[in-house]
Amino acid sequence: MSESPRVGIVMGSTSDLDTMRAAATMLQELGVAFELKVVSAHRTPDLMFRYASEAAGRGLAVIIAGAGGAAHLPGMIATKTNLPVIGVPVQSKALNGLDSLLSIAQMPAGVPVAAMAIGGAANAALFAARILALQDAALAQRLAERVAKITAEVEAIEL
Ligand SMILES: Nc1c(C(=O)O)ncn1[C@@H]1O[C@H](COP(=O)(O)O)[C@@H](O)[C@H]1O
Repeated sequence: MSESPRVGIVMGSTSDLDTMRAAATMLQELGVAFELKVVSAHRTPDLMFRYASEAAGRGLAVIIAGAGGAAHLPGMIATKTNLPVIGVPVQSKALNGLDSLLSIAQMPAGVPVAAMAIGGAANAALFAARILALQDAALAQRLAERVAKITAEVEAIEL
């Protein structure tokens, strides 16, 4: 996208991409400019620190962070920026993502992260869009139209 990104989508590993792609697809559908990067609190702590510290200054408004297992990435990003951070627990092999979910949800008081469901990348994008829509009437309209379309589709079901 040529427009400067408003949402940063980051993930701990390229192995998270299958899950996190849903966030990118949703933001694309909604016409929200985003960027997609691999950043890890464990493997690239200096990059993580820099990414989070510089995010607001670069014009990002929301960060979506996906990680699996000991999913410290969303919480650690939230320590270095005051932007809203939305965490996506990526399903892990050993514990099916329960480890990821609890690592993201159980933040200490004072450092908030909005925890989505396991694999909830699309909802993370919708949540980010709702935050942006507070100051973007056209986006609010697109979100409302999306909801109206889904409602009409469900109401039209005849069994
Ligand atoms: N949880 C984290 C962090 C982090 O929290 O900083 N960095 C990588 N990872 C996770 O390790 C899992 C396995 O990664 P590999 O597939 O690369 O071994 C991934 O789900 C990733 O999010």
